[in-house]
Amino acid sequence: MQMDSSASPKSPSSPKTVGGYSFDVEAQESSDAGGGSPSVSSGAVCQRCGGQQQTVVFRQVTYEVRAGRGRARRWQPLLHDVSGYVAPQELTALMGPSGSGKSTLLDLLAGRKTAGRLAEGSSIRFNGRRPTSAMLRREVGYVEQTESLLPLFTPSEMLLYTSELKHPHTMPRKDKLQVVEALVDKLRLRDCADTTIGSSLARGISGGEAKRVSVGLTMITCPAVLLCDEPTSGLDSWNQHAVVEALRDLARGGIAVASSIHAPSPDTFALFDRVLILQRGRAVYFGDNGEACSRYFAEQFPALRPMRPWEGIADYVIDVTSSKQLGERAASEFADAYAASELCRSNEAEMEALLAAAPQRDGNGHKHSRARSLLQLGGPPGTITPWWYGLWVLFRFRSVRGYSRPSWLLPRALSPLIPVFLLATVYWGLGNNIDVAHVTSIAGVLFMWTTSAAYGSMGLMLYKLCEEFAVSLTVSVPYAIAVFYIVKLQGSLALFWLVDVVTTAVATVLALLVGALAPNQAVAGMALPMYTTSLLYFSGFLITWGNIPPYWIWYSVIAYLRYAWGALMVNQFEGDRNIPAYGGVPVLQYYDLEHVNKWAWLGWEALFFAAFVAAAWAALSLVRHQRR
Ligand SMILES: Nc1ncnc2c1ncn2[C@@H]1O[C@H](COP(=O)(O)OP(=O)(O)OP(=O)(O)O)[C@@H](O)[C@H]1O
Repeated sequence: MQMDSSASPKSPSSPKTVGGYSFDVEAQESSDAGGGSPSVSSGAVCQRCGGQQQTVVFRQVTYEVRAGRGRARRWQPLLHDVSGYVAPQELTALMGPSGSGKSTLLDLLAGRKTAGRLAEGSSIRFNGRRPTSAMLRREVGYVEQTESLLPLFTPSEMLLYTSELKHPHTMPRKDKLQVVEALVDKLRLRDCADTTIGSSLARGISGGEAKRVSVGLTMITCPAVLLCDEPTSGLDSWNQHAVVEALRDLARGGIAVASSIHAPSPDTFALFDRVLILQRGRAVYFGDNGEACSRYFAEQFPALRPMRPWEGIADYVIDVTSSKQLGERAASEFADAYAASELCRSNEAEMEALLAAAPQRDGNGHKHSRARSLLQLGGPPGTITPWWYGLWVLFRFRSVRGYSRPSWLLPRALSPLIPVFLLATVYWGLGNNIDVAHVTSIAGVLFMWTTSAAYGSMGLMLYKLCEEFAVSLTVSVPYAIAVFYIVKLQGSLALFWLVDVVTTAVATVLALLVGALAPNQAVAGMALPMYTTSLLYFSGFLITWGNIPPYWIWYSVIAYLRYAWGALMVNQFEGDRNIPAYGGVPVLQYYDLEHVNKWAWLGWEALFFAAFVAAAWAALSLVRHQRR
């Protein structure tokens, strides 16, 4: 295996610089021309963004999780003594049968593991340094098996949207656009750049194109290390090739790329520079791809069946090392043989050299120039844009997209018609009929008005809450006017409308809070209606204040619907309209609302909104449900 720790990366003759990013076409072309195994360079500068390249060296990685129950519970290793490296300018394949530990290793390198432990002696180093979580956020891009693209967007829009969110808001828009344009070219997405991404229900770009868009989203911030978990799964061989080709091009630009892959075609497999083969959590081969790989197996295991003429190296190696082919062989035979091999020793020596050559200073004598250059962008990607700018981007891209689609807008705009229709037809003209017999009906109208707002946001996806609220706010005006005048309600129309707006806002943020706190969708789907239904009992209408048991009074005090409905009741029945009812007791006294200031109660409800916003903010920042 070739290793030249002093060599510089393939130097571009004239890299094209775009908003701080440069894309090196020549390096890619020279490597396409068959320059052999790429050299490993330490301390070199990434040709794309001018940041420092990263070499990831992992040695004797043993990772264990708790398995079993009760007394049988013990630590079970998922990876055992796995060593290797991912070097800049190289594309490394992670291969092995299903369950061999490929995703586990990628997760460990990316710092995404939340469960289990690394055994003593395991080490993962980025340019010789133990990675911190901030460094991993900055330096590592991770492409998941399943992509989460927005179906109404085109690849260009998706990339620009991400660019807007992940770059500092002070970066000029034309630079962000140029970054996107350069990625579109680099990932060969030009032909589909303006085609809708689509979904399983509405056909859009191809699966391979979608994968390349996902890679592009990760590359927006120019990470030095790109890790991909089976980016070609579910793709035909043509699309598989296109995705791996794109990864190889990114690697040639200076990025260290590792990708797990299943059964690539020979042509596609040939794009990889280096291969790590895992079997049952142990390495059975780490070395150059191609001839070197097949030669290793032929020399180490002469008794193995020969490669068939139609077989690619990848298929052959996985076939002969996978457990079903082992027959009487011990499952660990390949791993033991590799651990004792000359190849393993030479890899160890290479890793030692890589760690020794790890750059502490860049060419200008500055420590960790990449870290610094990214900090100049405003900090780690998660916090790079202020919240108000993020919200603005969200509205600019997603809301405008949704609002212009009748299939998105109409159900949202028309769904409040149902409660409005019910209220209007059941209580037509009742509101100005100040009659004892109608007091409960009118109190019921007002109760229905608040509860329909409280339930309105229940089924919403979290990321859509903001744009949904904007629609609710707009459509609530005509609906509030319609109900107010058709039912002939009394008091202030403004208060009647504002109660609806604030209740919708509180319910929306509440949905966000419950979504952030609930460990999964099922719990959220149960908790939210249960909580809102419980509020109905304690808001003063179904059980009057005097009948609430003393030990539940506190719950009534914090039931936000109580303030909404109370304000509407006072609006309706204050002054002359506070007629004697229910055994001669005036309406507002009966409901314990006689001293209530309706605007103050609206204010209290608004305070609930502020409190829920703060709680949702904290929950979204602090609560992590992902377990890997
Ligand atoms: N948290 C965990 N607890 C227990 N077992 C786990 C855990 N995570 C992974 N495993 C097990 O570890 C093994 C390796 O899993 P991993 O997902 O890394 O395999 P893989 O090689 O990526 O498989 P595939 O190719 O099917 O995606 C599997 O047997 C899996 O069931």
